[in-house]
Amino acid sequence: MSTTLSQTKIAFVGAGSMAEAIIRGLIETKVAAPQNIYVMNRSDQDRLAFLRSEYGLQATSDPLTKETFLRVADVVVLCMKPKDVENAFAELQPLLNEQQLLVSVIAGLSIAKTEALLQTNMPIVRTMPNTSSTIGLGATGMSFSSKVNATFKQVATQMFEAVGTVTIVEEEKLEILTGVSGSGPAYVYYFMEAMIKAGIEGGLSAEDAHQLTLQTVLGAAHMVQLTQENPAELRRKVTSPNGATQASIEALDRFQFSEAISQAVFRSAERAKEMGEQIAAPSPVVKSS
Ligand SMILES: NC(=O)C1=CN([C@@H]2O[C@H](COP(=O)(O)OP(=O)(O)OC[C@H]3O[C@@H](n4cnc5c(N)ncnc54)[C@H](O)[C@@H]3O)[C@@H](O)[C@H]2O)C=CC1
Ligand SMILES: O=C(O)[C@@H]1CCC=N1
Repeated sequence: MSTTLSQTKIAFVGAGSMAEAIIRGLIETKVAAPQNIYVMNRSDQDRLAFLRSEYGLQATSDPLTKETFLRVADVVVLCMKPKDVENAFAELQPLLNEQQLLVSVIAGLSIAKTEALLQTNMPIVRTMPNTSSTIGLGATGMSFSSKVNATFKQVATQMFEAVGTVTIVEEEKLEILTGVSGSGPAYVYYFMEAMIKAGIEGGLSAEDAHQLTLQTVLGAAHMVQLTQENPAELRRKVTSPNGATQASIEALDRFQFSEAISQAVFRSAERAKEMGEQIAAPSPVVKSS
C-alpha cells in the first residue's frame, strides 16, 4: 500500500453524518481520490445516490457489491451506531483480512472488544472525531492497537488530519476525550442557544442576537488560538473589577456553571463506556472434541 492516501482504497461501513464528514474532508483536501472511496449502508438508496452525486465516490447497499468493496479496500472505516454493531460485524467478519487497516469511530467500543467480536488480529485504530470535521475543523482523538505499524499510523493520522487536528492518546483516555471534544460541539451550541434566547428576551432582534452570539464565540475561540493565552487569563481581561462581567460571572457561579460543564463531560465519558459495554460480548467459541 502507498504511504500517501492518493492510491489507498478506503471503504466506509455506514453512510451517516460521521462518514460524510470524513469523506468530505478527504476529498476537499485531495488527500484521497473519490474513485478510491467506497461507502455502504443497510438500505437507504437516496442517501447513497446523494453521496455518489455530491462526491463522485462509489456507494452501495447491495450485498455482493459490498463484498467486493470490502475485499479490495486497504482501509475499512466502521461508521455505524453502537446499536448496529452486532449485525454489521456479523456481516463484516468473514470479509476482512489482516493486511487491511480497521479504523473505528464507534463511541465506547474498545479495541479488545472489536478484536473479539470480529475474531481478528488485524491492526485497529480507535478514533473519536467530532462533527466539526465536516468543515475541516474537527478534533479527533486516536489510539492504536499493538498491531498498527508505522505506515498504518501515518495513514490514519493523515486521514483525520484532512478534517482537523489529531490527538493521540492511550486508549483508556478516549472516553474522557469523548466527553471533551466528541460531545463538546453540543455544549457550545447549547451555550449559544441560551445566549441567543436571553438576548431576545432582553429585547434584541432574533437576527442580532444570533449574529452577536456567533461572532462572540468565534472571536473568543480565535483569541485563545491566536494569543495562546490561557482562557482564564483572557477571561480576567474582560472582567473589570466590580463591573458588569464580574457580576455576570458571579451569577454563573451561583448556578454552578463550572460544575455543570464538568458533570456533562464526565457523564458523556460514562455513557460512551456504557454504550460500548452494552454491545453484546462475543459468544465463547465451543470447541468440538
Ligand atoms: N455524530 C457525532 O458527533 C459522532 C459520532 N461518532 C460515532 O460515529 C458513529 C456513526 O455516527 P453517525 O454518523 O452520527 O450515525 P448515523 O446514524 O448518521 O449513520 C450511521 C450509518 O450506519 C449505517 N448502518 C447501520 N447498520 C449498518 C450495517 N449493518 N451495515 C452497514 N451500514 C450500517 C446506517 O445506514 C447509517 O448510514 C457512531 O458509532 C458514533 O458513536 C463519533 C464521534 C462523533
Ligand atoms: O453522542 C454520541 O454518542 C456521539 C459520540 C460523541 C458525539 N456523538
